[in-house]
Amino acid sequence: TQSTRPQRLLGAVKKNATRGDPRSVVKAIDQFCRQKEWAMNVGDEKGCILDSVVSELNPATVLELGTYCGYSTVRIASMLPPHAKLITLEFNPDYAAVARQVIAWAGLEDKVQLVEGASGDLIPKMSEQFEVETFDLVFLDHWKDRYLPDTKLMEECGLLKKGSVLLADNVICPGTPEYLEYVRASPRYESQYFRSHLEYTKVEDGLEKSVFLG
Ligand SMILES: O=C(NCCCCc1cc2ccncc2s1)c1cc(-c2ccc(F)cc2)cc(O)c1O
Ligand SMILES: [Mg+2]
Repeated sequence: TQSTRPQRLLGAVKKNATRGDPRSVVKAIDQFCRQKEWAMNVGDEKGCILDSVVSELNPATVLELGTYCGYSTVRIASMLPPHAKLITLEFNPDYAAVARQVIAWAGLEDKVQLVEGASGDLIPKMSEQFEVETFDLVFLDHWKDRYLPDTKLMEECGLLKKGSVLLADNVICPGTPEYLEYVRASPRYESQYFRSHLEYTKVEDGLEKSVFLG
């Protein structure tokens, strides 16, 4: 049977990256996506912005919505302090299966908990099922029309505290207009747009960083 793009991406990681070396995994994926096949990873340009937000925040608890092949999972987890935890949600079981292997290849399985399911179902169960009170950082990279409802859900479930940071991918392309309008207009958030490009292209895209003010 034909392989899928995520499976081919995983093959490139196993072929070109060193086990236990997260930076080589990130490099191998970026090379595959530039030279062989485009894939919807946050990519190297926006990835540098993601890195700077993570290193500045030094989060102890991170929630990622949308794992895909685990590229941003590896980028974030490789920068976390020793006892920090990253929970990442993926809806598509085929993506999840590839992501688990990419995360393992990077040697980061102890820092990452990949949970399969829909964000709308899992977010209300976070505190009880995953023993987490609040998240210091949330990286939104899943269905673009779920960014706003899931943000409201996280507020309602008490998963955000004063200082929690929401970092949203693709706010221009494919675009998340309702989410942008909400976080930019709400007195409960301090928002900042980081202009960049859609991964591996010259198309404009960017990340929106929104600090929850409590
Ligand atoms: O759809 C994108 N990303 C979400 C995939 C949906 C996966 C989900 C995960 C999950 C977890 C929990 N609950 C529900 C869900 S749904 C996406 C698309 C493009 C793009 C841009 C230009 C194009 F021409 C074509 C694609 C670029 C990107 O960076 C993306 O992130
Ligand atoms: Mg994205």
